[in-house]
Amino acid sequence: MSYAEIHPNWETLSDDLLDGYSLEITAKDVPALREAAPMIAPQTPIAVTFLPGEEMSARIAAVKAVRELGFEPMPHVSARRLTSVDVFENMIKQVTAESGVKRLFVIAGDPPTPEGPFEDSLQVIKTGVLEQNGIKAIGIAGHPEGHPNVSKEDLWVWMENKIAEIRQRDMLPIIVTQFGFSAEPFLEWLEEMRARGIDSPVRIGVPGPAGIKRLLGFAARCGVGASASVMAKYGVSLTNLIGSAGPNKLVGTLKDGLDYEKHGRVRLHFYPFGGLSKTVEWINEHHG
Ligand SMILES: NC(=O)C1=CN([C@@H]2O[C@H](COP(=O)(O)OP(=O)(O)OC[C@H]3O[C@@H](n4cnc5c(N)ncnc54)[C@H](O)[C@@H]3O)[C@@H](O)[C@H]2O)C=CC1
Ligand SMILES: Nc1nc(=O)c2c([nH]1)NC[C@@H]1CN(c3ccc(C(=O)N[C@@H](CCC(=O)O)C(=O)O)cc3)CN21
Repeated sequence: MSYAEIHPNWETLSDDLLDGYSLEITAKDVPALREAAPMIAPQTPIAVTFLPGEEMSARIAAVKAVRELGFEPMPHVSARRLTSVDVFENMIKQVTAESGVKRLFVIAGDPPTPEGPFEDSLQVIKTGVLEQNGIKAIGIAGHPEGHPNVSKEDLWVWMENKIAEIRQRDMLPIIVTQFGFSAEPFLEWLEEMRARGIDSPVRIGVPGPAGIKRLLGFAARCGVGASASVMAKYGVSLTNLIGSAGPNKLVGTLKDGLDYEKHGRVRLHFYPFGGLSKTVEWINEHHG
């Protein structure tokens, strides 16, 4: 199995950073996805979040809808939110059998105390359940701005250990980062990653166009830097929170700063924050 087989765009170096983008939806976004589907390229990878307050059946139905609409589903699994091994196994069995899921994104998740047997992503990967059910690629989190509970050095070690475990199980690792508003931390982090010899493909997390208050709310909730100077560069003044903002400047700066030799294989992952149609319209407007 090669990256080319799971996504044709990884192996070809493209001038267009928007080529081969991926999206993220929540279980509640299925009606929005149906509406936006004609505007989205077939086979686009679409992640389905694993948030509190969602029923497992709703997540699984969303995964099915992604497949039926002609896209590549990438369900999230939040290790710390899994209440039992059975819940996890049943989910994986169902999404692979019903929706031909080949990729999964495994994340620790925000609960300070695990709600079940899994404390971190590595434990989920180590169960063997993923490859046994035909999963071919595993997404893991990238933290370009660090993590409130884990040191920078530990984050690299965790990343290296997860990648080694995924490869040992004959699956392909893909790194999907937390969203950010500032290009520089992404570029520096990518450079450090490649200097450490981590060559896995990376998806940089980019916010879709959304209301400014909403963006700041998500930033606060997810521990993402949104200082006045960062937001000014993004195109937002904190003295006027009315209106919305898109990632025009961020994507422009990333495009100018990215260098294949230095940063390796990079694509974008869009977080629409409830505004799927707006995000896809923005992508189509800016896609060369
Ligand atoms: N849902 C999403 O899209 C995203 C979520 N995140 C956050 O990133 C965090 C780290 O996830 P991974 O990189 O998958 O970690 P991981 O599963 O590789 O774990 C790395 C280390 O961090 C510790 N850890 C992880 N989450 C913790 C928490 N909430 N509280 C205390 N210790 C924690 C683990 O016990 C382990 O020692 C998650 O907690 C998640 O909330 C980050 C990016 C995107
Ligand atoms: N640390 C961390 N935790 C997360 O949960 C998280 C991140 N980072 N990074 C980004 C993703 C994206 N996330 C989300 C979460 C909620 C919606 C959302 O659309 N929520 C709806 C419904 C809320 C509800 O009714 O429960 C909303 O209208 O806000 C979207 C993306 C959560 N994510």
